[in-house]
Amino acid sequence: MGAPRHILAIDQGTTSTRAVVFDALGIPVAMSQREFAQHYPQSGWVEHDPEDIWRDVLATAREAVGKSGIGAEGIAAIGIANQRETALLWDRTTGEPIYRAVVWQDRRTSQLCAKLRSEGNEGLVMRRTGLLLEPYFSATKIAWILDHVPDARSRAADGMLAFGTIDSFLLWRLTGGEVHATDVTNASRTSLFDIHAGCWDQELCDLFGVPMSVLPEVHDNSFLYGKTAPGLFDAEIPITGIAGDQQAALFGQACFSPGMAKSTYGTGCFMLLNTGEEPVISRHRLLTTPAYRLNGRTTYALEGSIFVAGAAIKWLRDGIGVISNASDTCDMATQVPDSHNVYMVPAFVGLGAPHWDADARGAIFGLSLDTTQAHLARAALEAVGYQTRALVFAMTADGGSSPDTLRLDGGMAANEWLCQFLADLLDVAVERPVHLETTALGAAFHAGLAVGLWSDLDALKSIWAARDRFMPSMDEERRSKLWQGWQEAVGKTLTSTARA
Ligand SMILES: Nc1ncnc2c1ncn2[C@@H]1O[C@H](COP(=O)(O)OP(=O)(O)O)[C@@H](O)[C@H]1O
Ligand SMILES: O=P(O)(O)OC[C@H](O)CO
Repeated sequence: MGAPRHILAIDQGTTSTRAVVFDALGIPVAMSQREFAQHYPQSGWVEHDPEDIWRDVLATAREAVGKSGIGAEGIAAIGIANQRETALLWDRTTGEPIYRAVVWQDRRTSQLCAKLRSEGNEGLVMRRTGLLLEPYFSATKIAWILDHVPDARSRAADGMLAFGTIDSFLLWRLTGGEVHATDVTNASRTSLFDIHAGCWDQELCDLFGVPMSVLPEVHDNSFLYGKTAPGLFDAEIPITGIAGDQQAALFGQACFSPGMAKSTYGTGCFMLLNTGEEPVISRHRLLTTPAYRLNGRTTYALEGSIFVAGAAIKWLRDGIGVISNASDTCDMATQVPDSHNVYMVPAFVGLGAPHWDADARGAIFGLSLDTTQAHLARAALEAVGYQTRALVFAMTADGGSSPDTLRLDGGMAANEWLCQFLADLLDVAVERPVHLETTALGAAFHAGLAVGLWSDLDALKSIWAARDRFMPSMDEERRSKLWQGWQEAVGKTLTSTARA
């Protein structure tokens, strides 16, 4: 048997876990996926059980390898992409989490963030981390766990606890507790990492009350992190790629040149624009974030983060039973000529970029007695378009020009109606790749680069191909009218804590 030429990618997302086996042409040859439970203990709180996540990662990974028919010895390396910012702490001896994972959408620390902002700390945080001082990021979530689990602070001081984003926790478990590490893209979303110096920052750790003793080592995205512990798979597999899922999607979309952008529509929506090797500081409340670091050299991105995209569709399905399947929304949106002036502002967990209003909550405007389920479904999809348009405006203002093409991916990108609406509303060409598992592919690319399956970015570029291209066909008058209605609706949901 020759050298192994497949990569196993794990994409641990907010609502589901996928494992995909890719061949050397970047073609997915086997896949397994599982949805897992979301816990909402209070309004604005979102938690995951880390044991659910670990169980699903192992099950999907084993299943995908099994389905591929090549066996663990045919896997050259593992790459991990993960929901970012979600924070957990575990005991270094037992490997057991001390509390559920506090999810990126969770807003329980919004008051603490408001207090830290009122004390004038946001400038420091923005300069060092490229982020705003927001409950979205990990630092205040870590502090909350340390403050609310009995003895956690003293155990952390004694070096007994480890913090990790989901990648780090999975790496710990996959290596049998041998490796406590993360990559630069995940580290950069904690609010504790200096994105210019490329290291944890003592001053920020002091500000947020996070002891440095709990933090993992930070490495390039493409790096030999460790090997799977004996017994997990039929062979020991090196883990050589890690990236936060949104950065992984940018990489999987082969957006390697400045000016290239992608937008991923999963639970939330995250648009990233490659800005090259110099970090661009936003003047419009976008985030500055490392896109990838290879051989010690960082490429940066501007990011617009929207907290609710597919989550609104999930709410229509699981929360109020308006639809049976997420994909129903495509036909429903087509059944009606417009949303009948219904606007849904899906601020279920506050609003992200560019408003950053952690206290806003969702609202539906324009309901009348002849509003139908189809109008609600259409309004939920349209809300994704409006929120994306706000990001494009902010990026254009920051970068000087809007991207002429936007590459789409994520679960919602399967929705044809949404793709066309995005092209119409943004007035840009929208492309969908041949394989929509772009996040997993990005993780696979990182892992494959480290083991020499692919030589360089040019080799990866030649793998990417568009399957569909949606061209704008809406007239400007209609576009402006729709946009005006949205702005009025958003204006009514913003609270006094929104950033003007
Ligand atoms: N055809 C579709 N139309 C609209 N929304 C969809 C469709 N398919 C999936 N979704 C939504 O996309 C989300 C799942 O996408 P995924 O990329 O798996 O998310 P995540 O990685 O955040 O778990 C769910 O919120 C689901 O409601
Ligand atoms: O799991 P997703 O695809 O919703 O992505 C979540 C993001 O990483 C949160 O920042």
